[in-house]
Amino acid sequence: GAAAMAAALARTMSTAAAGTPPVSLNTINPKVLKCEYAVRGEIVTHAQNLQQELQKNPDSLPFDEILYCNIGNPQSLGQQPVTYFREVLSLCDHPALLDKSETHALYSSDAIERAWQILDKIPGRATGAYSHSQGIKGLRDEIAAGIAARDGFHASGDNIFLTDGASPAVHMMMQLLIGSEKDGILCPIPQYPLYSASIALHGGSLVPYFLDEETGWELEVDELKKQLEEARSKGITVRALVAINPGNPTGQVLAEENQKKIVEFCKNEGLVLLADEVYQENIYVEDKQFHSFKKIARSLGYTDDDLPLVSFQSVSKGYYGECGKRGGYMEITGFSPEVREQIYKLASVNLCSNVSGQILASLVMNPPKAGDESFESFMVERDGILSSLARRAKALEEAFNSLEGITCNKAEGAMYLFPRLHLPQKAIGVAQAAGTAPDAYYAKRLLEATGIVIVPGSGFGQVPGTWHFRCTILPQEDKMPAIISRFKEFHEKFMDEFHD
Ligand SMILES: Cc1ncc(COP(=O)(O)O)c(CN[C@@H]2CONC2=O)c1O
Repeated sequence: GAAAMAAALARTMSTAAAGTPPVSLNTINPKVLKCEYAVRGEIVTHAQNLQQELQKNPDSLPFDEILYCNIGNPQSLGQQPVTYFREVLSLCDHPALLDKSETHALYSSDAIERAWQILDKIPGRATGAYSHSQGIKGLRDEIAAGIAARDGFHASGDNIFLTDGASPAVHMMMQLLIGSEKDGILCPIPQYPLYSASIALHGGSLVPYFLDEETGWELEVDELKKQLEEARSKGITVRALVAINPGNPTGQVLAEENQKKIVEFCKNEGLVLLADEVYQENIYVEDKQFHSFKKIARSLGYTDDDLPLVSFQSVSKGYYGECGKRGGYMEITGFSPEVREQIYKLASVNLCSNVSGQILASLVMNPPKAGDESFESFMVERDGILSSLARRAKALEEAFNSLEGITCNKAEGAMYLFPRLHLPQKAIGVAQAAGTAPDAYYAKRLLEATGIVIVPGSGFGQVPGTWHFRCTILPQEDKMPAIISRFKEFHEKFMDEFHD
């Protein structure tokens, strides 16, 4: 009413009198304005609005549900968590359960045993207390043992920093490495936009290196060299190189030879190698396997003194897909003690990561072994999920390649396909006249016709003049045929509407 109006007016007058403009886009940090994150960008917001419309009047749109294929969020699309992991987590969350006789009827004995082992690594078994800023030492040692078993090379718990997913670990490294826009970070194009967003937020420069779509998204070292020289000629000091393997959004698994060249390039150019390996358990092709960059570096004879290397892992992907639990780590090797101390200081500002995520990261890196009571059932769940992901990747890849105007590289790993759109000139013209990127225009039209949410390639970066989109391979298998037929119908109509 009038009183509220008067009070609001008085408040405005008082701030104006104080000379401080109210907070606005002109007053907030310009680095925040510059930052973008397309995985949950414009198209997704539009999809959420359509979803609300559907809830209000179900017959208002030419489809009855929104299918979110924009984000690698398996459990939001029906994937079930791994039983053993949840058994151990729930026991650690409520240790009193371990004193009840009924528990033995509900939980497997090896999960009970594992919960005791974990709780014994936590001072006072207090899973609700702040932990060490790098994470609980005993869990970090477990993770180091898992890394050593995976790679065949030593790993130390002192080099592990447990984080709330891999994202905050990436931000921490960008915060450490970037002091001004004169500091550059070599990033793959297409890239996962956490990197471009974090570099923007920290005021650095993204130095692109283009993955080669013709060779299945391999990266050529002379491309790295060319981009590095160009950056240096502009006065940029390149501090690090980001490698995402398996790749997001491109889904390739780097060939071992390619990885060796990347490690040698970083060694020779004095770059920190930032190895994003969150999809290390998502490999769908027989002719490729995951090699960590740590293993590649050590097998080339490089020790800590030769190469600063940071390896990122997460509980959000793989066959576990525990995105909401926020678990992960970075393994830091090859930094001087003084710099290590600065990284520790950064971690200490956030006190510690959440303890459930820490426990889950230690479980992911040390799952049940042959002979454990849960081993067989665990392997059935694990292999069931991974083989289903492989089938879905193949089905979508074949569907896209069957369409005129789309070519799609194989999804060797990760959780995405990144098809190339060969759009008619007319469609490109209409999109640009509407002020949107052609692939964003296509994605919007697809959403409005089918309810399917994809992310335009422009949200990941691409060779100028090429257009792509990213689609996850995550919708449950029983939904795949419907998605494919709805997509095909839309695409054929779209190509007819705009054929040159
Ligand atoms: C390559 C890569 N690195 C790091 C992350 C961060 O993961 P967490 O912080 O959960 O550990 C993701 C998440 N993938 C995003 C989220 O879903 N779809 C994507 O492209 C990713 O794809």
